[in-house]
Amino acid sequence: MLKITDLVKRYGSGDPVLKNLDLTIEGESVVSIIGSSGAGKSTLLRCINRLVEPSSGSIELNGTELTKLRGRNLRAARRKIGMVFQGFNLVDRLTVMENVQSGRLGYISTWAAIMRRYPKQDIRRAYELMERVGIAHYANTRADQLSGGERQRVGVVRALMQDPEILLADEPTASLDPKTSEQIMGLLRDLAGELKLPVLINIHNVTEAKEYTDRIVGMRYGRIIFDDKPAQLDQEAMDRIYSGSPHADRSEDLRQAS
Ligand SMILES: Nc1ncnc2c1ncn2[C@@H]1O[C@H](COP(=O)(O)OP(=O)(O)OP(=O)(O)O)[C@@H](O)[C@H]1O
Repeated sequence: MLKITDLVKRYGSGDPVLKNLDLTIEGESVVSIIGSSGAGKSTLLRCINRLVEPSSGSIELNGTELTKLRGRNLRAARRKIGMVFQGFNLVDRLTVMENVQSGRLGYISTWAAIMRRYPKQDIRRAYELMERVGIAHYANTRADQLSGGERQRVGVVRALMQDPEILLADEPTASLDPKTSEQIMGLLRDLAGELKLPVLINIHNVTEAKEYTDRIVGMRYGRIIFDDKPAQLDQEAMDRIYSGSPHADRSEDLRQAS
């Protein structure tokens, strides 16, 4: 379970871009985060894996408080958080198998990684996952020979090789054509069910969020202003999520404070 409580993030001395967020995600649910550009969606995801330092508040993953971790403990906790990126973040000149095995870095010795001496069970697991997502025949192909959809499948398998307790996806389909994009969303949804894994997806495509996720969280200027089943996301909710300006929200904050 991911439990975020009273999370605040402020970059420098500016206004907070995350304002006292509370969010709990249980079990194998697939949750999308939607909202205008600048609402704070990426910042929220990056606070969870600590690519961004939260200013205050708590983020617990299955009982481990992530915000307090340092050094080795932080690295160990990060391995439990799989991340899928918009730009795939593959090493182009490495093969699919090598990219996939980089999800095991931290689990195996640096020497074994450099020598590409992957443990047998890691190779077996990689093939299982690659078969599952349809890229096993590319195991020895360089990553830059693959299409966008295939590259994103490699990104998904690499994240799953970490044996994660949660999967975070930051606009995973934004670089893909509509059909491929739907395939990747379907895959994330199916894998969440098969692996009993919660998945949190930052996404701009509301139609895909409605079709492929169980729950939609709508953010506006650092706050969660909608959190419900896709069927509840009507026009009125969409207007609330996508209207307004940071200036209007700031005036509202000042009114509440006075
Ligand atoms: N490293 C940073 N330093 C300063 N401000 C930042 C930084 N990263 C993000 N911001 C600001 O934080 C706010 C939230 O940005 P964030 O990228 O989280 O929004 P978003 O909802 O993911 O937007 P988009 O959909 O465009 O990716 C924005 O006002 C942005 O300018």
